[in-house]
Amino acid sequence: MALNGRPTSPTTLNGSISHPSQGEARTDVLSWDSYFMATAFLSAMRSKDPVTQVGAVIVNRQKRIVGIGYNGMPRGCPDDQMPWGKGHEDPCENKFMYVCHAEMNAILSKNAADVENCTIYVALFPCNECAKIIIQAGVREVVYYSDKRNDDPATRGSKRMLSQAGVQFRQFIPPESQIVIDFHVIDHDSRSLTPAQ
Ligand SMILES: O=c1ccn([C@H]2C[C@H](O)[C@@H](COP(=O)(O)O)O2)c(=O)[nH]1
Ligand SMILES: [Zn+2]
Repeated sequence: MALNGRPTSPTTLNGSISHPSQGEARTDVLSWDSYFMATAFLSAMRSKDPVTQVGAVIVNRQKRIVGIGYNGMPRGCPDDQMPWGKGHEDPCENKFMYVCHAEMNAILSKNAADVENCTIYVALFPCNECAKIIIQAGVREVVYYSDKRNDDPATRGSKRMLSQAGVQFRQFIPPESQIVIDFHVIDHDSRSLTPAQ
């Protein structure tokens, strides 16, 4: 998985190769923000939307994930029988009529009593409809990665509502250029490795 971010080296999911001194705890672990944002991106990989895949993760004050979702068709509406395009003149033949947004799915999938005072991590700045749901659910903070639609009315309206409602929002700037899950490395038995040169 790669976040289209800025700086330096990839973070690789393997302790013994990148951290040869085995007597000490690793220190360069994923930050909480990277961890939750990467989880949102991983969730987005489940989306069937051919154009834009969005993931969202809701985290409570104890840093527990209490909801997760991605954009997709409503339950019981088969992906292969619903429209995924957006150029049809009949709105009922476009995906927008049907797709449930990642934020809504994350909130509705909550495994806690509520999401009051939680933080939502999202790949893309939430639209106005999602902002309404976020506000009404009591979410306190939005951490987003992409703001590429900042000129869209849906984004401008969203920011207006979130600001008025006192929901904080901040952009996630990734400290690593990539977060890589390398299954080949994971399957290596680290106990037999000598420290990397
Ligand atoms: O807040 C949002 C905004 C959009 N989405 C989803 C809805 C659609 O499936 C795509 C957007 O499709 P485009 O073709 O790129 O317009 O993203 C969301 O989940 N949350
Ligand atoms: Zn939305």
